[in-house]
Amino acid sequence: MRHAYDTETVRAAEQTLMRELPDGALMRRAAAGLAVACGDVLRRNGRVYGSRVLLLVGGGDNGGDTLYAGARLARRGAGVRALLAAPGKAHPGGLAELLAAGGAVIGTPDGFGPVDLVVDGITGIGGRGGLRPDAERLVREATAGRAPVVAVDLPSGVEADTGQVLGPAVRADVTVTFGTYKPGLLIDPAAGHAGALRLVDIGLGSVLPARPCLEALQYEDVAALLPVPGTESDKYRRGVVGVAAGSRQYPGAAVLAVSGALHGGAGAVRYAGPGADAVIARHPETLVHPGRPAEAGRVQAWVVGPGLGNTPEAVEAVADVLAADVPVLVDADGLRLMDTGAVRARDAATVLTPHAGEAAALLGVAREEVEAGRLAAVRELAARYDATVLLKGSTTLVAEPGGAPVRVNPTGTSWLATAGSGDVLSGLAGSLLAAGLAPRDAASVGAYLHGLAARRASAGAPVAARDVAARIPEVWRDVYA
Ligand SMILES: NC(=O)C1=CN([C@@H]2O[C@H](COP(=O)(O)OP(=O)(O)OC[C@H]3O[C@@H](n4cnc5c(N)ncnc54)[C@H](O)[C@@H]3O)[C@@H](O)[C@H]2O)[C@@H](O)CC1
Ligand SMILES: [K+]
Repeated sequence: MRHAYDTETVRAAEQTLMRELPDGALMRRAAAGLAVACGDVLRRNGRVYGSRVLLLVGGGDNGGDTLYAGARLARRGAGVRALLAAPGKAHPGGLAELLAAGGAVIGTPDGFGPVDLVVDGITGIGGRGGLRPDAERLVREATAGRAPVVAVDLPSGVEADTGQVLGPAVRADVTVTFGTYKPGLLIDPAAGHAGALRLVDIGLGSVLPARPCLEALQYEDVAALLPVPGTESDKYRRGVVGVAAGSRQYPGAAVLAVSGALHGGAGAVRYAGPGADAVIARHPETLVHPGRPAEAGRVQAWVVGPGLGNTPEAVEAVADVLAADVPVLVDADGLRLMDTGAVRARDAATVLTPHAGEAAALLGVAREEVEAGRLAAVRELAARYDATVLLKGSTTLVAEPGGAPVRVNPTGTSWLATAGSGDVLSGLAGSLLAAGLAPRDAASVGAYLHGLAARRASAGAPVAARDVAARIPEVWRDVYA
């Protein structure tokens, strides 16, 4: 599990630790880890000795880390030059150490010739807003030669706590972050600027609060959470998931939701709605009922919404499902038809799976506002509906009311935006609910498997939803193997 803490918490933890350590010790620890990471990048194309390294140095401690790390590289024989984004404010200790090690300050990258590495030490957790014009110009000049870029703590210019990119920002190949991940390193679009992440332990673990603000499942977490497939021969013991989806207008959504449900670990899928013929034609193993969900027999969880349309039967199906005393997942048209009071009155778990547009409608705000503040939006929805909320996007987020860490899905891809892929996800997550996973786990494991399956199916291009569904079993086997 990758944990992330907001910058205010990180700063407080760093201050606490600094009080117990000699001056500058934390910065030197950070710089040592940064120098090792830079050495690894340099060694990809040769050696540290004789390589040419360009430091972009800001006026705060982020610049300090960079100068001390530059001094270490210079002592190992690299040619190191510093460009100061805030002349006169550069960290004096770091600057002295760089010069003593044979490094130098230059005014422009011209004259230093082609470099092997650029180190972005302009701003870390003290950065506010996109890069200022002078800093942006420095970055543009320094990165014109296409050398690899290592960002220090964060790519300068991104919002560390929200993942937003409000102005010009560095695009790094690697981000070396200190003590803990920050939300902006895990949430798009900022995460897209960070490149590969390397975490340097500077001893913060002992002073950070137990509960992070954000966490991202890793392979091993998913393997531990997945219900063991096939151990209970009695498929009904593995839970039956009900799917109330589709309409005469959109029978396809029912087929896709059922295809996701069939791969989610539930023992059986029970379909209720007008798409029964289309469903049984594609998935003959489905238990189908042409009537309303309330007449469809027992299930351990319901999925309601994909392709329902807004017919009277649709309204009835949503009401039936919300009245059922089992965990339910509401998606797509179900989100539009559901009654807030009915959702909040439920005892059993409720999972809502809006995309940004549906979240905006539920919150009564513009879609751009949701896209600009995804973390705040998903938390607000979870509180307002007292439900687990999965906010789809190139970084899917899962929030619960009551302040549990928000889950960030690390396997998302923008290619998932194709029609119907949400139907597959809702069936998959609902099936994991029926198989007994807690709501937050069912939603985040569902998103994880769904994202992996999309990556397999797409090979870099938009992917058809049915191809995503088809890849889920192999992804499951790999995670579980
Ligand atoms: N506090 C600590 O104990 C430690 C801090 N460390 C480093 O210190 C960093 C935090 O240092 P600071 O609090 O000094 O802040 P930063 O160094 O991150 O940034 C502050 C500097 O950036 C400038 N700045 C702010 N926004 C800008 C923008 N949009 N464009 C251009 N310049 C901008 C400010 O004027 C100031 O000079 C961390 O990210 C990390 O790299 C590490 O050494 C670990 C220990
Ligand atoms: K930086």
